Amino acid sequence: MLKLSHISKTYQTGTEVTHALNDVSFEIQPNQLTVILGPSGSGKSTMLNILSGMDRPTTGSVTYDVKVINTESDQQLTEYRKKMVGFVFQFYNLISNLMVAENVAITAQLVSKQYQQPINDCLAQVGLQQREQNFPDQLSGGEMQRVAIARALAKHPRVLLCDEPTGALDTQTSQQVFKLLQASKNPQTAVVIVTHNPLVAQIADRVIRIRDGEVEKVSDNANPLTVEEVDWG
Ligand SMILES: Nc1ncnc2c1ncn2[C@@H]1O[C@H](COP(=O)(O)OP(=O)(O)OP(=O)(O)O)[C@@H](O)[C@H]1O
Repeated sequence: MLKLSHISKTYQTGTEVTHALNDVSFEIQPNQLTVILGPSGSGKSTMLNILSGMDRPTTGSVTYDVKVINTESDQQLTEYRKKMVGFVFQFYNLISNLMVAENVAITAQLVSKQYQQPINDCLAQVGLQQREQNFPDQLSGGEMQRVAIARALAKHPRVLLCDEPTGALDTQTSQQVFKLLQASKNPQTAVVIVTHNPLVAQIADRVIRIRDGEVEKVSDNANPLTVEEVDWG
């Protein structure tokens, strides 16, 4: 569904050149939870930016279904990002002066009506239908992240990209978030979690380990654990 082929990414700042990614290839499939695992500085954010169409690789190709997207125009890449990709960020990125329901509605409006999910359904999916009229600062961190997940799901994304989604949460709250994300994969939607926490790999269908900008290993897990089955330490 989403395929990176021989991706390299080089940043140049003045005379300094950084090879953030080097010949990276892997595929992301719908109905799967993929975990991209790597230490700080290994190139995870660079990879997410390329997967989401926010940035382009220096060399290599990104294919969505059968279409190479990294050579598309800026406008087409924006359409891909708006219509196909849902985001969940470490620090939630909710709009503080909009109510919960409004935060979710804003994303739904990015896609045509046929793909818009009812706001109430999205909030029910994350167990927050009673909080639709609250503002973000009236919620806990875990609740804010659940709103962020509802917001991402409101446009029925084909790829749900989650960048350290529990990085600001305690262990118990993190488990709730991982449960929701594991439940969000479906035949149309691939879920991707980027993290440095190796424990998360146990709930993944596919794990992509990266180090120093290179794919160290891709492993498939026929029987991923449920969140309850993992020993979170
Ligand atoms: N815009 C940029 N300009 C120059 N160098 C960059 C830029 N973005 C990232 N880098 C460099 O590319 C390398 C990979 O960075 P990246 O942010 O992708 O890693 P990461 O695994 O996401 O790290 P972290 O977990 O700390 O966020 C690092 O050496 C970083 O300094």
